[in-house]
Amino acid sequence: MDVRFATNPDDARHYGTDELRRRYLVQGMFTPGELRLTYSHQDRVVLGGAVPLAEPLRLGAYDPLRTAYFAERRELAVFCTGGRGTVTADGAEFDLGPRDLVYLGMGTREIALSSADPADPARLYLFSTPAHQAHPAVLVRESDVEGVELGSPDNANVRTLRKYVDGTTVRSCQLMMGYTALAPGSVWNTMPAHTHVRRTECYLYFDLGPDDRVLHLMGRPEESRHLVVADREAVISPSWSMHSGAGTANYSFVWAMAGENYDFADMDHVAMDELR
Ligand SMILES: O=C[C@H](O)[C@@H](O)CC(=O)C(=O)O
Ligand SMILES: [Zn+2]
Repeated sequence: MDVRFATNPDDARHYGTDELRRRYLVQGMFTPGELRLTYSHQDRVVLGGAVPLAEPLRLGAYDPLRTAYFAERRELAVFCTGGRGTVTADGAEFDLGPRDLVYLGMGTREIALSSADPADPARLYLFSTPAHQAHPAVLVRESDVEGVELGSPDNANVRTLRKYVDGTTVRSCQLMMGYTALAPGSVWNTMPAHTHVRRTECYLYFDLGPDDRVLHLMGRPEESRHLVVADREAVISPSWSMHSGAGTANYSFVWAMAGENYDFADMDHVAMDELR
């Protein structure tokens, strides 16, 4: 398990490219036959990828957590970014196609991840947050979720946002998660930008071509920094960091949050003349 300690904006403003990437960019999560996890001390979120081949991959016990099993004190969601797979949770099987998600509550002991076809394995994204109460497991298919249309062609930010776990239909302790897809010809996400000092948020970018990149904007709005992000790489946004970006083509991203409150709409919008 890759462990990243929390950072603060007074130090982060001095980071160069390598240090920014080492602290906030998560790469190499989707490696065939492996389950790779990153533990961030920003709101103690865990994010990771699993690409099961012929053998299922299982969540185990991890020393940074010091619990008997992964979800003993945590809740977890698994989002399928491609391929088809099955999440088995204490004997219950959840089949996931592309863009389907399963939420698993605190106390789920045995979690195994498998692919329907090892030749086209499932690329499963995992996001987990500390929990204090057990909520039931729920499978959410993309077709169950109503899309919210955002943006305009003139601003090159036409996109569809889907909230899978936000406390309305699926209840969680603090985990909120969904994904946003940019329309062809649109490249900007989350502009005008925002922060939400009450929550950490992670973006996993996917559906990028091999030569496409997203220039992800982070940092305090008045002192922005950027990360050049490739397909299936994630960015950890501490509570003080804005999170926005523009791609060399359209793309999708899974957003996931945890923190103080449980209100998707709680954002502090940044006026254009505050950005620097
Ligand atoms: O706090 C919420 C998140 O940053 C995202 O939901 C924003 C987003 O998907 C978008 O504007 O495209
Ligand atoms: Zn946000």
